[in-house]
Amino acid sequence: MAAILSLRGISKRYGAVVVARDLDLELGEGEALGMLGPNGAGKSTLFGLITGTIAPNAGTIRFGGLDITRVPASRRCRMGMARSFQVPQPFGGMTVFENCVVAGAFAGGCGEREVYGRAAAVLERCGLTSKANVRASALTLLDRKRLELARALTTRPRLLLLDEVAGGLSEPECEILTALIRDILTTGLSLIWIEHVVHALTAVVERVVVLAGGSFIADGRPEAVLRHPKVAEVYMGIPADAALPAAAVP
Ligand SMILES: Nc1ncnc2c1ncn2[C@@H]1O[C@H](COP(=O)(O)OP(=O)(O)OP(=O)(O)O)[C@@H](O)[C@H]1O
Repeated sequence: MAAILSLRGISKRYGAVVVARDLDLELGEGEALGMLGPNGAGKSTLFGLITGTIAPNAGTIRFGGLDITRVPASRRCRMGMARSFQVPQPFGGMTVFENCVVAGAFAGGCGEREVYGRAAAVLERCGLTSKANVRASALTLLDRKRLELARALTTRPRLLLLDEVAGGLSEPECEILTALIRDILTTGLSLIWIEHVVHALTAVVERVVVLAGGSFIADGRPEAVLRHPKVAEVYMGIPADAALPAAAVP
């Protein structure tokens, strides 16, 4: 699998706080990767580093084979990288359709003629056609999450970065959203998805990495990663080398 994204030796610190410590990561074209990690582990910061809103202290980022370490965020988007934010921030006074048009035209660099059709097609795919003329501020949480996805998709990304899109949703809503993400992946898009709702993540991705203390402590198939002793230590405070008491072993 050819790599669409490659991080080499990426480091980032804020004063004494190290959020990325010499990170290496390779994402294959069309691969769906989940990212777990405790609060404050540096997951959102890593998205900022990948998309160019945050500059690394060291390291190299390659996208589609090109070194983009010093390429500004706006150009990275036009090169085919889009992200959603943990807290959806649509233009509340604009309609759903207008929000997508703005994303496609200004962030995605799409011409006026093409952008309307593209926005309409994305809204259809995201189940928002009937809400196209509704103001974004009037949407339910699920529809705001769908719009967050739709805005990213209207820029026509090759790599989509999702930051905790499932947070705050009920179980049936979560299922609707994961079905949508699975559908989007059939287009061949590559995905990195940060998520605390683990069952939503594992329903979609085939690989998971865990970020803690500025380093990746596990990387592999979801079921193996979730059983990894270091992951149990980070999430449940069980030391990786602890022997389970006999009574705890079924
Ligand atoms: N601009 C900044 N200045 C100083 N510290 C920052 C800055 N941005 C982030 N941090 C710190 O970096 C660490 C990582 O933050 P980040 O938001 O990337 O974590 P996260 O893994 O996404 O957390 P969560 O799961 O809670 O969203 C935190 O300790 C945070 O306080």
